[in-house]
Amino acid sequence: MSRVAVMGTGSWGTTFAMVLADSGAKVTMWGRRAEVCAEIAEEHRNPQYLPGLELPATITANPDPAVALEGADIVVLAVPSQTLRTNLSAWKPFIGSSAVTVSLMKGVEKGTLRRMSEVIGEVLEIGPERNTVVSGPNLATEIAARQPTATVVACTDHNTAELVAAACSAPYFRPYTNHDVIGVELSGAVKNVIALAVGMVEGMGLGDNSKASIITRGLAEITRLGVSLGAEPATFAGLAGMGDLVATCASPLSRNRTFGVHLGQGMSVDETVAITNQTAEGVKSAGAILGLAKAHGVDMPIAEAVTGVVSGELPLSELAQSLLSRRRKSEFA
Ligand SMILES: NC(=O)C1=CN([C@@H]2O[C@H](COP(=O)(O)OP(=O)(O)OC[C@H]3O[C@@H](n4cnc5c(N)ncnc54)[C@H](O)[C@@H]3O)[C@@H](O)[C@H]2O)C=CC1
Ligand SMILES: O=C(CO)COP(=O)(O)O
Repeated sequence: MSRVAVMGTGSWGTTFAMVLADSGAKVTMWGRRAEVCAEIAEEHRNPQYLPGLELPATITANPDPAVALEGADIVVLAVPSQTLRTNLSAWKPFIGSSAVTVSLMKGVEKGTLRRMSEVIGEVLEIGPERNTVVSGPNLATEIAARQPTATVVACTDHNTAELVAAACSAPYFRPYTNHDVIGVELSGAVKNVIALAVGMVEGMGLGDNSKASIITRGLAEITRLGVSLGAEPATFAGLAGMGDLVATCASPLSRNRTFGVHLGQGMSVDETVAITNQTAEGVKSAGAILGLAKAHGVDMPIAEAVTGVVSGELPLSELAQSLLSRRRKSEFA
């Protein structure tokens, strides 16, 4: 039986802990708020993030990272991307020398432009054979209701990917393995930016043709960036690529899409931040993703437009025109 530490008691960390427990793993969670840990450990619920959900009674939780990480073979990281480096540096002394890491996070670090698995490798000084990423069409609220879905466990080492896939194979949760860490991870981060754009389109009252155009050209952007960074094109047609893009851009449950809807309806970024109590990673990662694209000479007009709107440099009323007035080109150039 795997002994798993889940670091983060937000909506995905908690739901993934349930998946692991339903798969037979022994799970201890860490959360920064003692009262949330107590609710999980003693009342088997986390009402702020997942109202109505009854968690498996086997899940424990503790606000002390040393306790949560003690003896863990698998360490799952589920905090907001921009906080990972600081948190992980503090947790490093308590992480076992042979533990496998799992990143659930879908962001890119501001400043360094690093993917989350790169931050993990750097901070913990571990090789790629112990460093995995789980990403796919995984809206936490649906999975918390034990609705069926699939996902991707990515690692350059097949045995490690298999180990993590076995630990999170529940009756309603089917993991596939993939060795393309870059492609899987970038897909998850960039789709959040595309979902922001789709939300803006929705909020402005535009229809499905506009949304489908953004989703499809968004996938073209994600693929272009990924391939230029060494990812495999096939990954972007898979669950972590198209699968997650479709789920996130279509679903009112998506925090990124919802954030975009509010902007499209005329709210400012600050007003939208004030009413958003969960993590919309695309808002903070958009600029870093654009930075990555620029550093590699990759054209990403949708990411550029979203970054412009979020930073206040592009008026929302000019979003559509900024994309439609570009020079005509071949679809697959
Ligand atoms: N919720 C979802 O449906 C999915 C989320 N993800 C990704 O999982 C990651 C975590 O997201 P969620 O759990 O959904 O977020 P959330 O907003 O539901 O929860 C975030 C958690 O991190 C904690 N937190 C906030 N700031 C912190 C800090 N400075 N240090 C330590 N902890 C802090 C919060 O208290 C909360 O427990 C994100 O990268 C997200 O993109 C991936 C797939 C699905
Ligand atoms: O990553 C997700 C679904 O796979 C969740 O998307 P949001 O963070 O936009 O809610």
